[in-house]
Amino acid sequence: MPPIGRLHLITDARPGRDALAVVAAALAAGADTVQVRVPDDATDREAYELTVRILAMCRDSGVTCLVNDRLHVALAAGADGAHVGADDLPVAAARRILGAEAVLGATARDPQTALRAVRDGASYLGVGPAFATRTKDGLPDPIGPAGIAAVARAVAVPVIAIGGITATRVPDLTAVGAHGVAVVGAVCDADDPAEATVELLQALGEPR
Ligand SMILES: Cc1ncc(COP(=O)(O)OP(=O)(O)O)c(N)n1
Ligand SMILES: Cc1ncsc1CCOP(=O)(O)O
Ligand SMILES: [Mg+2]
Repeated sequence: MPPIGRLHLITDARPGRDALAVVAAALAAGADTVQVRVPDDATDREAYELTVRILAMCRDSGVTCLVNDRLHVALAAGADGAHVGADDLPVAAARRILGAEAVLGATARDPQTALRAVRDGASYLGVGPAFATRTKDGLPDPIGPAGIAAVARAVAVPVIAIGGITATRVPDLTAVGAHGVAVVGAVCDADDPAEATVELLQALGEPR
């Protein structure tokens, strides 16, 4: 199975964003996983074409490439795996579709959901929102480092904290057992996405 990195860059699904430029900068700066996340109203063709391009960039950098939600796009493009949450295919079904060797991420906010996801085949967990985020609407209240800690204590797979993550907040998350973090805004909203990536990696104790 491809490695589950510590700094997951999730592409920005908000309108008018240039995903490719940000991915290129983040890869050059050392991001070790990219998750392709497109707007819900993007067509499968759009999702596929973006994934193919980002996957090629990830391959050049030796970086794991995942697809959010759309498993058929992940398979068609030849990505390393996918990420599913509560509104997506169930984890067990996703694992059956992707096969044993693929990376499969699952969203969990509490230990019970986390344990079920691992039992059903998740290779890592995306846990959050750790903090308030401006990137996604309709989320429950942030669970904070304590909520991340509760999940990390319950499972043996890597926990990737998500939601409002900044470099300053990373140490509070790794200290309680997070393997890594997934970010949108910290890199995509930065004036200099490469510099923001470096700062996150340094906060993770992974300087380049
Ligand atoms: C690493 C990681 N963690 C959580 C999520 C959120 O997935 P989900 O709950 O399915 O929400 P959407 O991203 O599909 O809106 C994620 N994508 N990645
Ligand atoms: C997709 C998703 N799921 C929970 S928070 C989030 C968005 C995270 O974005 P940001 O890093 O900008 O808070
Ligand atoms: Mg989803």
